[in-house]
Amino acid sequence: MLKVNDLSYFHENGQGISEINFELKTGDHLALIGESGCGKSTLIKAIYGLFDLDEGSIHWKNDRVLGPAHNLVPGFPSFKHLSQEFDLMPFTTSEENIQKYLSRETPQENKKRSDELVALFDLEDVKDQKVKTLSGGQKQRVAIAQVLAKPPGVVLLDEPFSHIDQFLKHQLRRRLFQFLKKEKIICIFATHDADDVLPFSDYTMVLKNGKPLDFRPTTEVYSKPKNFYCASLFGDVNLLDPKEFGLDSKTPEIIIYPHEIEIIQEGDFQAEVKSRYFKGSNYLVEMKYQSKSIFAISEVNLEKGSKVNFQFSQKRIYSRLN
Ligand SMILES: Nc1ncnc2c1ncn2[C@@H]1O[C@H](COP(=O)(O)OP(=O)(O)OP(=O)(O)O)[C@@H](O)[C@H]1O
Repeated sequence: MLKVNDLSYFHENGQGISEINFELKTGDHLALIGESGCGKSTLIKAIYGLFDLDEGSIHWKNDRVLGPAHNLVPGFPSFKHLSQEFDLMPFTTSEENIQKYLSRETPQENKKRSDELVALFDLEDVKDQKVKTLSGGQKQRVAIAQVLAKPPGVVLLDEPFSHIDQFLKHQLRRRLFQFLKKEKIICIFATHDADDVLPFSDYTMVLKNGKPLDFRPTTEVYSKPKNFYCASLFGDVNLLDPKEFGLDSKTPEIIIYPHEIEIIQEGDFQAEVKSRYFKGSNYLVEMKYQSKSIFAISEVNLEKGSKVNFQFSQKRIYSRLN
């Protein structure tokens, strides 16, 4: 069990994180999301034990995670940290880097483990290549393999796919999170991509100005967002006055995702198509309703300037009306 109690840490310039509380069980995945500079990397580094906390504590099983004032080697030994800089040894091969944290007493076992990770992260072609000659995406994959080679209790991944192209990313991400579940490793990862968060995290923490705005199961953070900022981290979103649309809601404003608005032949409200954005399987449509912009999803490419009708999918937004 990982327990973070009332953690605060401030850099010398006064920027930092505070009021951080959460617990994770073996194998849980937590996504940290929030605008740039909200404190995701600072929190990841603090949990890893790179800072002497101003307040609060971090406990892993029966141990307390302490900062550099208490340790010669930075970082808590049962944890691994993938930083945005990767921290690889440039003049040794990918394979040697992956084996860095493995015990040297069992070379066959080490080889078996690194072969498994080389295959998992598609590194066969570059395993004998020196790290300094690899591309950014290849280095990032070696760095992920390295932090997982000797299974940590907790792995802290700071934007783990930031250098990896779309072509590989989807498959790699599925493989990584399946592997972490199989090995029952707690994973805390910082990301800007909703596609990392929704399918792969059990819990989500939303940070703003160094403070948590939300920490709940990811399904709840998404389906009952605390506010517009939290919902916006998942993509385009509408903030509407429910009374204006005849919705019986206790809140003065309601958050509605574009896919919760149905564009139909005969509908309650009429709007004009302002813009549409091709998304592959559908279009994001920006409609003008009275003086407001409203975003909806359309299966077909609606003509700019055309009049459309829309209504709300009451079933989908029901949980937010109360
Ligand atoms: N070593 C440092 N010294 C002083 N200020 C710092 C340091 N590291 C981060 N900060 C500041 O702390 C705040 C949080 O930074 P942090 O890197 O944790 O944000 P982040 O959410 O990870 O951002 P991004 O998504 O851009 O990576 C920012 O205002 C940043 O400028």
